[in-house]
Amino acid sequence: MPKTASPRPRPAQLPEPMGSLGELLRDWLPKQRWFAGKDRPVTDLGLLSMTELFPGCLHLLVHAGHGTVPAPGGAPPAGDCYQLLLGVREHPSPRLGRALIGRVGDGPLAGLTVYDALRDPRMAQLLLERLRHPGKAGPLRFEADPARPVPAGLVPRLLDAEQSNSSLVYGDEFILKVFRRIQPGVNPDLEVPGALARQGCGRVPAPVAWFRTSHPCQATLGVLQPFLHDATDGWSLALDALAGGHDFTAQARELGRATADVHLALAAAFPAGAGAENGRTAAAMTERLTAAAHCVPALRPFVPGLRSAFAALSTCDTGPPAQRVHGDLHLGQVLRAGRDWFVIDFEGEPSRPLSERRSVHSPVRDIAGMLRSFDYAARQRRPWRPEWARRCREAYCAGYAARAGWDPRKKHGLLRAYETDRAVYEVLYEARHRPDWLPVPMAAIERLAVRGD
Ligand SMILES: Nc1ncnc2c1ncn2[C@@H]1O[C@H](COP(=O)(O)OP(=O)(O)O)[C@@H](O)[C@H]1O
Ligand SMILES: O=P(O)(O)O[C@H]1O[C@H](CO)[C@@H](O[C@H]2O[C@H](CO)[C@@H](O)[C@H](O)[C@H]2O)[C@H](O)[C@H]1O
Repeated sequence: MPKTASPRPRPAQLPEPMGSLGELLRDWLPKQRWFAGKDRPVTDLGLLSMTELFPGCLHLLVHAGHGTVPAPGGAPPAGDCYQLLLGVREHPSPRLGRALIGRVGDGPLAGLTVYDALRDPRMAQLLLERLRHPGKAGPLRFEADPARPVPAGLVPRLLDAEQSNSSLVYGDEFILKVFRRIQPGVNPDLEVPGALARQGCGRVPAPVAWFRTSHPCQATLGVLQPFLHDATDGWSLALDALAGGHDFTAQARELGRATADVHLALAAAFPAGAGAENGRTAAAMTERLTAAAHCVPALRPFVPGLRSAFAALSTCDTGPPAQRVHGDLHLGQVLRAGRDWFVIDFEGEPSRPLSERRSVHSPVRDIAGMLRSFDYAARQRRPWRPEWARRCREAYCAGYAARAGWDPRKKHGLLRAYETDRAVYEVLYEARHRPDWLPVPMAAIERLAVRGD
């Protein structure tokens, strides 16, 4: 990047206008898989921080606003903060392909071409170098576990998975998750695997390096961890089993055991907190339902039936004690290597506030997430295979019970409420990210609202 065009980091409390770069990004952002605001137009885009990470690569935090009315006190309109790594070049190259964002017309980058730096192997290599050498770059801080050195020269590739973030695999040895939607605070996907590793839990890959920012708030930006190169995720395995007409109950049973192992390790690694009693949990679930129905009209006819699942929760026994949980457990979050299941992605449900994701919950929440996932898998093929999902469900709960010492199947009211809450979350998630998938959780909504099983 020419010296004259080098933008200075600009501290800003409020998002700053971004000129034509903002226009380009406003067009580009909603097309990204990880962009969470697809159901609402981006009304304004502002710069929160910009740091030159290394020559030709800018690190940006931007605010994507989704409202027209500024919040009280001069705060920006409602919206989200996203992390972007932009490559900057004088001349566009046809080799940029999908990475290209466009040519900036004004401001400090006028006349330069910007692109998604994570799609450029040279930039991805430099990013790993930055992580291998702890230190600061403006408000950004790079840190590493000295006990787990990362070798130089690993060849990067960007994962093209259905993801909420972006991940780079280096030499099939490490995987770097670059968080996209940034919230203030420590991301549980760094906090939890670190704590579980210290606990000696072998079911979760431990962080080896990470980076964070202190501006405009303290926040985790990315985590590097060992890549399980010989592993296959549970979602692919389940779909293969369905396609081949194979039984999946042995794997589901083992998965239930693995879930219980992780829950036991989480309970040991984090202090127990006072969980919400069922009445308060039911009220929170009902509130989420109301908010989701506001955004997704298809949910509205089912609201009364779904509310009854939450009302019934108030009369259930308390169930297992609240503890730290995974928070977004599904078949895509578990990897099988050899005969072992590993659990990844402790970020929790990305749309919930970080404070909520880092607080204690009933472990039934994770169990419900996985049970919903068997249903998702069974609905990927026609004819739908409800029996396959039912058998997996039984086996998973049996495996869980064998290790945890209590049986989720005996907590029918709790399970129904948590499954309903999860299906409501999924409706909102699909509406925002993959509208074509909406019928999958909607089928469960219909079942849970009408039949309640
Ligand atoms: N440690 C790992 N080893 C092997 N593959 C991994 C590992 N971590 C993540 N992956 C792969 O990357 C995908 C996305 O990772 P995940 O943490 O779920 O990201 P996101 O939060 O963006 O969805 C996973 O589905 C899995 O296939
Ligand atoms: O990106 P994450 O893995 O953190 O999780 C989000 O995206 C998931 C989809 O990629 C979504 O999961 C839903 O779809 C899965 C199939 O693609 C299915 O196995 C899950 O049961 C279903 O919830 C997840 O909800 C979301 O948080």
